[in-house]
Amino acid sequence: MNNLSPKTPVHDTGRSTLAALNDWVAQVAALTKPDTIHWCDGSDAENAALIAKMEGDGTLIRLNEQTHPNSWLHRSHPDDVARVEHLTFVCTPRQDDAGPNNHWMSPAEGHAKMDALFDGCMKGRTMYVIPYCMGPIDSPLSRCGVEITDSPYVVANMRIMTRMGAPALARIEREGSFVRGLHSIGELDPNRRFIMHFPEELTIKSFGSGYGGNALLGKKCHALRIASHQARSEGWLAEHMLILGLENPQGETHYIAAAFPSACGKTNLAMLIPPEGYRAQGWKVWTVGDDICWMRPGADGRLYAINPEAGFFGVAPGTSINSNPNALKTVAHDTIFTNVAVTADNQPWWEGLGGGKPVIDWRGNDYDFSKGTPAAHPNSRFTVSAKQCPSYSPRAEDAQGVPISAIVFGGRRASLVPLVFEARDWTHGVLVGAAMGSETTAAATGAVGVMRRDPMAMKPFCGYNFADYFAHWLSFDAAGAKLPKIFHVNWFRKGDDGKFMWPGFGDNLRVLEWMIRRVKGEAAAVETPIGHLPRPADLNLDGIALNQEAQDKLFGFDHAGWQTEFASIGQYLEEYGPRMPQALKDEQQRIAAALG
Ligand SMILES: O=C(O)CSc1cccnc1C(=O)O
Ligand SMILES: [Mn+2]
Repeated sequence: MNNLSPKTPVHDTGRSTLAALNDWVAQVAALTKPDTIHWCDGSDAENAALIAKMEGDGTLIRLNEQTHPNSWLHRSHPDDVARVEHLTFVCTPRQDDAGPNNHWMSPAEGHAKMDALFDGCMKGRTMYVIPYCMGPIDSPLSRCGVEITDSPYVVANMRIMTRMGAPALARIEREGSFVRGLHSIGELDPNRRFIMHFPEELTIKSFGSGYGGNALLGKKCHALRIASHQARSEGWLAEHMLILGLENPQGETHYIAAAFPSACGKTNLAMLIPPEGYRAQGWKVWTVGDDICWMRPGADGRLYAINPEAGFFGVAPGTSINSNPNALKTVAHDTIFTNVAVTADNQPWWEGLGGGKPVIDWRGNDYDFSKGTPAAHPNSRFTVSAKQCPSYSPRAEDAQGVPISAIVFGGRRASLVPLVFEARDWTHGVLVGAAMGSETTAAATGAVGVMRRDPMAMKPFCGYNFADYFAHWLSFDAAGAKLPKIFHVNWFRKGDDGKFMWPGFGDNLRVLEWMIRRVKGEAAAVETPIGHLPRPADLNLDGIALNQEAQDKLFGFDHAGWQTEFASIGQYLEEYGPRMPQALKDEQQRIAAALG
């Protein structure tokens, strides 16, 4: 069985990049045996032809042209509705380089397993070759890839989510390196489904899924798992973060990058509408990205960030005119909806939309309210160009990226964790990120509501050993660095009545405002062993009624609870053995000692 991936990234082969790309495509075709090969140019004409083909074979269903022009519904295989973490592998030569945070297979075994699955899999199908660029086409922070796939649905989504086609191919030719992604939906059989990453070969092989992060290889596979590994060797950071710009009434904009685990509100925060009082004063929130952030130090020592994606692949359920009006306006046209329900007049529908009534569920069956099951799949998605978002930042395409003033970690914690706290310094901030915990959601298969450690929200996406990843983060605290402050937020604290105590949504701006005033040295805070906490008076809470329990828990510090938490964090760091940076273990011990 011929092994398709080069032993070294293409730019080391001494051949011209396009020659190496053509060789690779020929090798893949020899293995997968497609009827035809189509090199994607990303043109409108090509997209129109693909859409027509998919409408014809039922892959896409046209939605109400009056209410949602040029928008489509795709129903995935019912067994193919989320990322499959248990079938996702990182294949590094040494298992310890992948770390306990990844499923590992040796590269030889991984290639052999995948190439056996790819053998002849494209017979009767078209093999699409998708050159793409992650990031603005002219940005030095961007990186290119080529995805080979037999799914026109993947082609249509990659055209929205990346800079795809001729400009990317031209950049690949100039740049001399690209990530190789090989994908086939196979038979959509869960028993023949694997997503394999070969970071040292800049290679991805994905078989058997047509869904989201398993199949749109530019997203999680390239922009996080491969890119995080590449970033470590090249001195930058590939993170699971939204990027937003907070503009104050004086017209000054500060950029914030925030890492929350899957389905914990990144899209909502990235598209936040300020509360009425703030809007009246001229506050604005600008959206740069809602899921992935590539950051590197600039000449001035600050971290500069780009959103490598050109679109949003957002969670539909819960998106409404109240929760995220910008998202709802964004998906009003030219959108691909996956696994949502539809109404009698063929509009997309999902739980939490706040209007309309589903008549056909995500499986394509008549919706039966009496069954109590959701009409739209909990992980149903919209794929849409970021440029359609009313709050899309005018600087989102800046080649040099935007300067980051604050990094925010957060997650779903019903107890213990206050609304917000600020890390003492960079090392403490890295520990805050490394120790992040969150209750699981529907964004990946498995149980929901279980609290698990999800460092920097990268647990499913870090392409190498977390201990080395934390060491890489620590390495940015170098001479001349003007590093962002690091904060932690928890929008999801619950009261004794089991209800959320913080209103969230647009009111989260009040917390962002305090953060930026802290960055500028203009806001007070109380120093505690876990970090600097605001008092209620340090935030603008006009118009918000917080009872005493809420004030105590959202702004308080549960000493005994944090003693237990830091003991747990110490145990977590020990799981990585001697590879865990001593500076991080020392920081955990410093705080544990301060907690007494
Ligand atoms: O990618 C998927 O298959 C769904 S999960 C997802 C989609 C968009 C952005 N983030 C995520 C995630 O799980 O973090
Ligand atoms: Mn994500």
